[in-house]
Amino acid sequence: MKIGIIGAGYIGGTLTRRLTTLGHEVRVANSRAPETLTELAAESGATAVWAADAAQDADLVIVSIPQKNTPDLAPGILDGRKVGAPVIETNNYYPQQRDGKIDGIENGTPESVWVSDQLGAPVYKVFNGIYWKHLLNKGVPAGTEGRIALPIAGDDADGKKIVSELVDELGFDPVDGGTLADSWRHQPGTPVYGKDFGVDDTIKALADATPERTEEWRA
Ligand SMILES: NC(=O)C1=CN([C@@H]2O[C@H](COP(=O)(O)OP(=O)(O)OC[C@H]3O[C@@H](n4cnc5c(N)ncnc54)[C@H](OP(=O)(O)O)[C@@H]3O)[C@@H](O)[C@H]2O)C=CC1
Ligand SMILES: O=C(O)[C@@H]1CCC=N1
Repeated sequence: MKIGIIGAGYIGGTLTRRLTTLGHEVRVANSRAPETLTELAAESGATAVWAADAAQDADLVIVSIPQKNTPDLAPGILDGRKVGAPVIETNNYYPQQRDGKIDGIENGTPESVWVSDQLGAPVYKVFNGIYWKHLLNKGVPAGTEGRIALPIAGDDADGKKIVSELVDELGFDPVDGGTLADSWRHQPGTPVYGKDFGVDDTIKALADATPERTEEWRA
């Protein structure tokens, strides 16, 4: 697939490396000029581009930047993707450590619904709860004992199928995390977040989640 990645840090950089290794054609961008990504491009075989060009002609786009920076992305930044190309976002709201106060989220909007509103496009929430080193190193073939499961929330069945297949290809069991409105069930502070559970425990943890945002996850 042609994959555009906006954000080239721990998660965007890891996905760039993993997806090029799997044979995908990756265009990757950060907030600066493509020359700042020369090393990542040389190492992975990805093409470094301006963020405005990352989604061009893509079969799938990934947005992986600090939550607070989402409104900085240019309007229409995803418009060049192919019709039906799903948009994954991996962001988490870290009010105390990084993002400051985002009123909509504090008032109860699920983090990914807020991101979707900023981007003006539907998104799929996945990869937000796995530590980048585990995303880099812990993928294993389907059927392997102890395979980590990753919940995927999003509204469209066709897009979710594409995202699920990619998660499987990366070495993780995809678990249906419901619609984007349900995506709070795998936000920071929920039972599944950061746990590296398998399928059964992931399904149970999603069901056990409660919507209150605890003090630790408020500004
Ligand atoms: N680290 C982890 O293990 C995990 C992180 N996450 C979440 O995923 C997201 C990314 O995390 P992580 O990779 O750790 O973050 P990093 O801080 O490592 O990287 C952030 C990346 O986003 C880029 N960026 C920032 N603003 C913009 C912008 N306006 N346009 C284009 N690119 C931009 C940065 O570019 P530049 O260098 O130019 O500033 C940088 O490449 C966060 O929301 C985080 O909470 C989710 C799961 C695990
Ligand atoms: O979203 C984050 O930045 C954190 C770091 C480890 C997992 N998630």
